[in-house]
Amino acid sequence: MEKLELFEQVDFKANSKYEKIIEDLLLQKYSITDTFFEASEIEILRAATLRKLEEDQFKKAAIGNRTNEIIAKKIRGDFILWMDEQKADAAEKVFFDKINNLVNYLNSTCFMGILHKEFHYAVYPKGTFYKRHLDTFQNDSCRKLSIVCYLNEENWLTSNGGELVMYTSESTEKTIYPLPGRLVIFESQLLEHEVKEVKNDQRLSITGWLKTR
Ligand SMILES: O=C(O)CCC(=O)C(=O)O
Ligand SMILES: [Fe+2]
Repeated sequence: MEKLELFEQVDFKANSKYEKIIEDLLLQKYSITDTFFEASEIEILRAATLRKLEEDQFKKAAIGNRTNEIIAKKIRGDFILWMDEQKADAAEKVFFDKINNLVNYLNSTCFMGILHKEFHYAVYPKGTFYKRHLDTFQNDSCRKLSIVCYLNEENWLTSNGGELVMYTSESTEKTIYPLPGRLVIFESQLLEHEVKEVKNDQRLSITGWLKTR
């Protein structure tokens, strides 16, 4: 049998959406994709999230790592629910399929070495926020890339607040509105960011981390 060349890629197809993400990450440490998820996919995930919220499955988000949690409302006021890929329902399967595709692409084209991931739903009720922070402040140096996907309604108003602000350098910041279908991905160890106060309505999202070890 003939040996495979070391870097031979079988069935490799360049994906322009993923290539854009890689280029953005290299240039500016973050990337925004506006239609990563279809409106119909967001609709179903949103409905499922609201159902879980009604069933009281969410708990107050804490700071620190999973075993050493401190609830600090002055720092963050959101409620979260960790996702379990093994028990994913139909909507969550669609979510994880797309994320896994992206991860496989990153690993095979950029040798990112992503081995694990963790995702949770997040709800920010009116009046809540998440002060400026770095995601690795949560004692987790394995976090390589942070991912946020918004599950808000189609007609979400920018006046509702809840913007994600990325501090790209001492003097520049980038404001990102939490629009449905939008996927934001950024370097967990490098980019400080903040969720501004939600002024109206409640802000729904899925947040997660791609990890190296
Ligand atoms: O929801 C967002 O836009 C960002 C959330 C965040 O920074 C976090 O959960 O660490
Ligand atoms: Fe964060």
